Amino acid sequence: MALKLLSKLRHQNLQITRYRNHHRLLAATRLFSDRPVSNLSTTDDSKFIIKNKPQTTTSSLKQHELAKFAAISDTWWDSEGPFKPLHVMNPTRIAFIRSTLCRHFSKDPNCARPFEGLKIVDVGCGGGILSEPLARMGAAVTGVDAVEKNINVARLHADLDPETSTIEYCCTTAGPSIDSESGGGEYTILVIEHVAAPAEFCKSLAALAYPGGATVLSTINRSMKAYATAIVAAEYLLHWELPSACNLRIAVAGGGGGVKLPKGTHQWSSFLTPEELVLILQRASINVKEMAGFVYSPLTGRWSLSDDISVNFIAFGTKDGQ
Ligand SMILES: C[S@@+](CC[C@H](N)C(=O)[O-])C[C@H]1O[C@@H](n2cnc3c(N)ncnc32)[C@H](O)[C@@H]1O
Repeated sequence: MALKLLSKLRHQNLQITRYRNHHRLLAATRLFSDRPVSNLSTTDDSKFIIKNKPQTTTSSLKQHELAKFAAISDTWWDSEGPFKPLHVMNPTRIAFIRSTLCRHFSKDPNCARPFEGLKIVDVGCGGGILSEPLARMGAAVTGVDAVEKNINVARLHADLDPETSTIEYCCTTAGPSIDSESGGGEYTILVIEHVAAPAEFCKSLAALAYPGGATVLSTINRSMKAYATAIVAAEYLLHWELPSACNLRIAVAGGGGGVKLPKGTHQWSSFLTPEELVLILQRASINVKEMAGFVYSPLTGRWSLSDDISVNFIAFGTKDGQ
């Protein structure tokens, strides 16, 4: 299945990079032209205007799921708590983001602050687990989340360190509530970590992106393997608990901090196959150019990037029109 998709995507001129390890990641072949750094601006005229209330009518908002995130919002930064899988997975997804964005924007991936000059919007930022390292890498980060409690936690935590206190956090969604003063979110990169109502959600994201701008999206495959690990193992055998958007990470990581997962938490129908994600993004004028899977090794307790996209996967795309 994965092989069939790989050849299909390759046929479409997409790059599926084999990420066996970081060295290989950084040395991955570049198939697509990069956007010159000089095209980016660090001036304030591209600053986002964020309205403070989430658009509750947006179908990408799943109220019951948001309630779960709100209920455990004070545990975002407990590295042994319910969000342990995200903490453990963070270095791996950052490796993908660093590698793809540095290639795209002609940045040096080996320097301490490779994202200097880039503006990143982290949509569905939660407590800021991803926003903070992006800020430390030099990006001007705006984190948005539909749950106010998450934003409060993220703000408090970011303020503990001068390097992350620069992050702007706003309670809103990926819809029209994020506007730009300078023509539709120019200079912005969008990084998200879940897809709820994918088609509409991706359309909103694409509306924020500018031609040639980068989008990184991570989600869960609607595969039998994902079904087995997330639903059967996590819910029925191990009884782990976590909001469904995080489910696979818990299941594969083999430990979620001792919390329980009620049966029926996972929404099989909201998982996405890589083909579907590529098509949805294509319809939203975003071309997927690289894709990688996340795999967990029970031996090392670590995640790594892989060409196995059968469970968790991450995609990098650019908007048409550059
Ligand atoms: C799995 S968590 C990921 C958190 C963060 N990106 C990370 O990886 O650490 C998903 C987050 O998305 C938020 N969320 C879900 N749907 C959203 C939407 N339509 N707009 C904004 N935030 C949303 C939830 O409140 C939750 O905090």
